[in-house]
Amino acid sequence: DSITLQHGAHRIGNRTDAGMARWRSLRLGQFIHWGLYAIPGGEWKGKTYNGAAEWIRSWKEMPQAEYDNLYKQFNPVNYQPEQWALQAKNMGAKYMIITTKHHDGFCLWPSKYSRYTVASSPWKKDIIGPMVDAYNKNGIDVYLYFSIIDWNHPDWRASPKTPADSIAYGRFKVFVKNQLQELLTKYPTIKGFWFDGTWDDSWKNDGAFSDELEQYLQKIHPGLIIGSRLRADEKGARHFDSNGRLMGDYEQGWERKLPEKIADIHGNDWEGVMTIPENQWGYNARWAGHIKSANELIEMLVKSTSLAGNFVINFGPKSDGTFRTEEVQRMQEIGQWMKVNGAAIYNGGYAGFEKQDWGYYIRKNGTDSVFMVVCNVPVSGDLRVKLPQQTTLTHAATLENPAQAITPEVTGKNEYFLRLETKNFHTPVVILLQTSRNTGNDNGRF
Ligand SMILES: C[C@@H]1N[C@@H](c2cn(-c3ccccc3)nn2)[C@H](O)[C@@H]1O
Repeated sequence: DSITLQHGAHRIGNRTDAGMARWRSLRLGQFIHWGLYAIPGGEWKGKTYNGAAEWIRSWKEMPQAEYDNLYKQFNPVNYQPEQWALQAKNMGAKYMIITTKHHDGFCLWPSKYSRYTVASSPWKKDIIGPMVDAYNKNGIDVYLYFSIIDWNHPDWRASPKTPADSIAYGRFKVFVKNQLQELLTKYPTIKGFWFDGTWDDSWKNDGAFSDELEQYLQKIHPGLIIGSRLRADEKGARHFDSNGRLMGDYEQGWERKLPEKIADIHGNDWEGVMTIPENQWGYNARWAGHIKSANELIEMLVKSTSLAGNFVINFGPKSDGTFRTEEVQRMQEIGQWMKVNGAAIYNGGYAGFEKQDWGYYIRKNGTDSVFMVVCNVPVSGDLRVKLPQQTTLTHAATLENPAQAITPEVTGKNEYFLRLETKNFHTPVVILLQTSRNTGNDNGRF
């Protein structure tokens, strides 16, 4: 039995409005982490920072005053938002999330509530506006990343200790509200906010404020899509309130990790965000460790779609406004795959079929079309398909061009083997299954 909460979830179950249905259909997003941290790029005075590049200000080898003065060097002379947007479109991304302000507090838009913005840099001009326009022009929705943590703001507190702290933090909350209102006013076409930096006591212990803030933002811009990382309830619970109910429009906890099986998502909309290296969001000159291949990222996208979630791949542009080669390569390779197989991703969702070793099923939402995305071709070449009761297979073909029709072999009740002509694939191959749910003659007829 649940307890009474003033600032817990105000809705049970997923949003059913058109805006959320659109979000749910997009499936592939591009995350961009860009800011002053791209200038050091994970290194400082010949030393390499082992943490995430966008956290370099917190490194003991980085004098904070020196970091805070990097804004005097921000001048991305090669920044071309139209190029960025075209590149994202060619990758097949349908939405983009841009860091307006990361934990360091530097604003990529000329905020009137702070001097720590692009307006004070050699670049002077607004970065965000041209980016929103370029992406929207290319049919890509834009979401604004906003960090509540603001290491630069004198009134920010991780956990207020004294009455003076609480007064300062009270001023900070007004500042946050003003900046968010400003962002909604300046960029009215954005579809939502992607909040971060909400794990500190100051935020966790003020569920009322996060609730009021969300309602304030929804009043200005009805339909805004905001994930579960914003809110805390009055008991300090985050993402899920003290009754276990999701607070927010989708579960926003999948950062550098993905759910394994459908039970892990508890029927909630969700989104996974992923770095190409192990853990670097902002530009890091020296990528170390494992760098994910396009195939790995494609499989994560397919897995996310098969579990009814969105998948967002992160990129960290350099301080001059260009992208590193490896990131350009990933966007191109993923785009080539999406050009042929995007139909299996966009509007894709959970198929409800028993998972097989060769890969993932994805159901085109609301239809009897089910895609098989084959990531592991069995040595036998036999792709086992087991359909639920009352479901028969009426047709199968690959998504290649020209499509390769497949004649399944019936191996049992609602069970088939599908075979591909060749076994040497270098990217996941997609087969479209037309199924029909029938009543009665369940003879596994093909
Ligand atoms: C989306 C990602 N979230 C930010 C982050 C994650 N974390 C973090 C903080 C505590 C534990 C684990 C992760 N700190 N900052 C990263 O800097 C990036 O912006």
